[in-house]
Amino acid sequence: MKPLVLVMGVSGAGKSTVGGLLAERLGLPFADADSFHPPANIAKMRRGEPLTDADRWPWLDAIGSWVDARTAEGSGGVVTCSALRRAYRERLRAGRPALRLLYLAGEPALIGARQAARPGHFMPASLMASQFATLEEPTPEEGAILVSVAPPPEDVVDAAIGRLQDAGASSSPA
Ligand SMILES: Nc1ncnc2c1ncn2[C@@H]1O[C@H](COP(=O)(O)OP(=O)(O)OP(=O)(O)O)[C@@H](O)[C@H]1O
Ligand SMILES: O=C(O)[C@H](O)[C@@H](O)[C@H](O)[C@H](O)CO
Repeated sequence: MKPLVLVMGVSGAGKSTVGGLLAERLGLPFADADSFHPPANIAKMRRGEPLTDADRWPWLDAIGSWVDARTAEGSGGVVTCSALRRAYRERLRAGRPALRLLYLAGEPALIGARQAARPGHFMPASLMASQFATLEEPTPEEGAILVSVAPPPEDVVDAAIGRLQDAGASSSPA
């Protein structure tokens, strides 16, 4: 079965960069969470206002529908989503047991600097404090694969592919 991967982490963690490269390397369809936001959410973030749970639920469900479509066609896929809170991850994973979680982890100073230096994105640097305040890092029982985003993107992708292969091997029937 082709892998289905949800790439999560705060704004600026590298979800689009690493997720896109990962999809390319594995030959899988790719979707970026930003493309599922309704215009009202984008406008809100642009104004520097954090999204609420109510803003996020329909967005999470749209991402889940993308996963369902890829599951139905058996294509596998890579999709990004900040998925900051455990409840969001539970919503995304409910009824989707094949969806694996890849958590892009990094220090606030490193990710904040990258996020602030990124040109032409609607997400203001002023929202980074709320991103980290909202983040509930995946706990061990969530079974997420954690990779550090400190190395260059290609190296992060190498690490992710290695870990996904290990996880696949250990969960396949004996
Ligand atoms: N491993 C890395 N090393 C150096 N720079 C990186 C790395 N990963 C991403 N970047 C850079 O950091 C910035 C943020 O990356 P990216 O846009 O992929 O983050 P994101 O998690 O998708 O953010 P958002 O959720 O706000 O869309 C970009 O300018 C990107 O080029
Ligand atoms: O969950 C959230 O707080 C937000 O949706 C953000 O994380 C953005 O979607 C995005 O990552 C910025 O580009």
